[in-house]
Amino acid sequence: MERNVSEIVFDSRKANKNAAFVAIKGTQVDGHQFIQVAIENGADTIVCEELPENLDKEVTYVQVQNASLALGRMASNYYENPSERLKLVAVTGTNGKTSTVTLLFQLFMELGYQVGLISTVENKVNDEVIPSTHTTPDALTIQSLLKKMVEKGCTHCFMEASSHAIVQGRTSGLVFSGAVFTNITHDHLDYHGTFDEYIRAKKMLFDQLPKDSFALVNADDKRGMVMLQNCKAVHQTFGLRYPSDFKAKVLSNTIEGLELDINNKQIWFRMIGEFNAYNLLAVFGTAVLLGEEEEEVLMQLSKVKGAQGRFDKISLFGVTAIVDYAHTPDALENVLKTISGVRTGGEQVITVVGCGGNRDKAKRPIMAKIAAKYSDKVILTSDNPRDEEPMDILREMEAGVNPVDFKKTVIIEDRREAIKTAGIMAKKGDIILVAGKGHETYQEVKGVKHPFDDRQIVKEMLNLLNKE
Ligand SMILES: CC(=O)N[C@H]1[C@@H](OP(=O)(O)OP(=O)(O)OC[C@H]2O[C@@H](n3ccc(=O)[nH]c3=O)[C@H](O)[C@@H]2O)O[C@H](CO)[C@@H](O)[C@@H]1O[C@H](C)C(=O)N[C@@H](C)C(=O)N[C@H](CCC(=O)O)C(=O)O
Ligand SMILES: Nc1ncnc2c1ncn2[C@@H]1O[C@H](COP(=O)(O)OP(=O)(O)OP(=O)(O)O)[C@@H](O)[C@H]1O
Ligand SMILES: N[C@H](CCC[C@H](N)C(=O)O)C(=O)O
Ligand SMILES: [Mg+2]
Repeated sequence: MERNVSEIVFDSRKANKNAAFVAIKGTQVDGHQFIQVAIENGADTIVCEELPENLDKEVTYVQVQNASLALGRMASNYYENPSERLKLVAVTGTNGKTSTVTLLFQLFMELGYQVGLISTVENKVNDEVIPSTHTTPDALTIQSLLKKMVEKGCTHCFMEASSHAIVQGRTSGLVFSGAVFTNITHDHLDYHGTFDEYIRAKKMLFDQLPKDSFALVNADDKRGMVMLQNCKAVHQTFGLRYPSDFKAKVLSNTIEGLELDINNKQIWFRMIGEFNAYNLLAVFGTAVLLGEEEEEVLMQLSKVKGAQGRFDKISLFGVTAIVDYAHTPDALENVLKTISGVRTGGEQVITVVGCGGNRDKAKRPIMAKIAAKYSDKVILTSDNPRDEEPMDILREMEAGVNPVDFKKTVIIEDRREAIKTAGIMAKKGDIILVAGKGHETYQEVKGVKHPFDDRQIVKEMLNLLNKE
C-alpha cells in the first residue's frame, strides 16, 4: 500500500502522526522494543529487521536486513539526495579530523566558494553556525544539514566521519566525492573491542566510496594502505616520509608556525607542529583533487587559522599557555613533542591533563606516562568524569606514571584548581599545556554539563596571579 510519510524517526518518543519509525538495534537497547510505542504515537510505517509477533493491519511493515543502512538511504531520499548535489568529502582517522575539515572549510571559503562543515566543534553553512552534538551526527541530521547547505548555495561540504558513526551506519546513503584518512592510533577500544575492529571501522568508509571519487590516505601511517585495499576510488597518498602523491618537507617548526616545502614552494603556515604538516598536506591534496589550482591553494592556505582549541596559544605575563584537545595518547605525545621541539632554553613545561569518564580506560595510564615523560611538572585532573568517580579515573592514570617521574606528578581533582596551580608553578618563559578539552565549554559530571572553558580559566588564572 502506498503511504504518505510525514517524517522519518528512529526514536519512538519523537514519532508523530504518519511517521515512519525505523527500529535500530542500539548499544543500550533494541529499538524493536519500541515499535508499539511508535505506533501509539502515530507512526504507521515501521522499518525493522525483525517483524513483531502481532502485526497491526493499519500499519505498513518493511522488513530490511540492516535498519541503520536503510535509515541512511531513506534519509537521503527524504531530503532529495543532497550529497549528490555538492562535493562532499569525509575525513576519518583517530586524530586530525576536526583540524583537517576546519582547514578545508576555511580554505574553500577563502577561495570564494559557499561551503558547509560538519565537525566536533561546530556545524556550519557558510557563516551560519549550527551547534554540534556529535563529531558525526545521525543520518537524518546529516542529510538535513546537507539539504540546508544545498539550499544556501553551497558547492562543497567537509565532514568528519568518526568510527562510531561509520559502524553505526550514520554515513550510509551519502555519496562522497572523496575521503581522507589521517592516521590510526589507540582510542575507543572500549567501543570497538580490538584494534583490528577499530581499523575495520575506518576502512568501511573507504569501501563505501564510488569509482569516480578519491581516497587520499596518509602514506606514513602503515594502515593508510589498508584503507586502499579493494577500494574502488582513485588511490592517492600524502606524507612527509614515504613516497607519496602529495609530499612536503618541514623547513622550520617554531612556536610561531611551520615552514613547509610543498612542490618546491616554500610556504609559511600559522599552525604549529609536525602533525599539522600532515593536516595541511591532506588539505592541499584534497583541494587539488577537487580541481583547485595548486598555487592559489597554497597562497590561501597560508592565511588560515585552524580549529578552535587546537594548539590555542595564550601568552600573558611572560607565560605561554597552550590549550589543546589532545585526548588520546598519540595526540598528547605529538603535542608534547612539538612543545619540546620549540623550546629555546631552560623553560619548564607544565602539563595539566585528565581522561574522560565512560570512555576507553586503557588510554588512562598511557596518557599519564606520556605527560610525565615529556613534562617537568604534571598535574593530573578531571576531564568530563561523566558517571565515574573522578578519583578512580585519576588513580588509573597515576598507575601509568614511571616511578622516576612520581616526584613531578600531582593529582588535583578540581580542574580549575589544577590550572591555577599550574599558573602558580609557572615562572616567566615557562609553557603550560592544558590538554584534553580544547574547544569544550563544559565539564560533564553525572549527566550535568557545568560551564567550563579551559581558555577562559587559563586567562582568568594568569590575570589573577599577576595581580597577587
Ligand atoms: C554509543 C553510541 O555511539 N551511541 C549512539 C547511538 O545510540 P545507541 O545505539 O546507544 O542508542 P540506544 O539508546 O541503544 O537506542 C537504540 C535505538 O532505540 C531508540 N529508542 C530508545 C529509547 C526509546 O524509548 N525509544 C526508542 O526508539 C533510540 O532512538 C535508538 O534508535 O546512536 C545515537 C543516534 O545516532 C547516538 O546519539 C548515540 O550517541 C551517543 C549519545 C554518544 O555519546 N556517542 C558518542 C560515543 C559518539 O558517537 N562519539 C563519536 C565521536 C567519537 C570520536 O571521538 O571519534 C561521534 O561521532 O560523536
Ligand atoms: N594529524 C594529526 N596527527 C596526530 N595528532 C593530531 C593531528 N592533528 C591534530 N592532532 C592532535 O589531536 C588533537 C585532536 O585533533 P582534532 O580535533 O583535529 O582530532 P579529531 O580527529 O577531530 O578528534 P575527535 O575524534 O575527538 O573528533 C589536537 O588537539 C592535536 O593535539
Ligand atoms: N570524541 C571524544 C572526545 C573526548 C574529549 C575528552 N574531553 C573527553 O571527554 O573524554 C569522545 O567522546 O571520546
Ligand atoms: Mg573531531
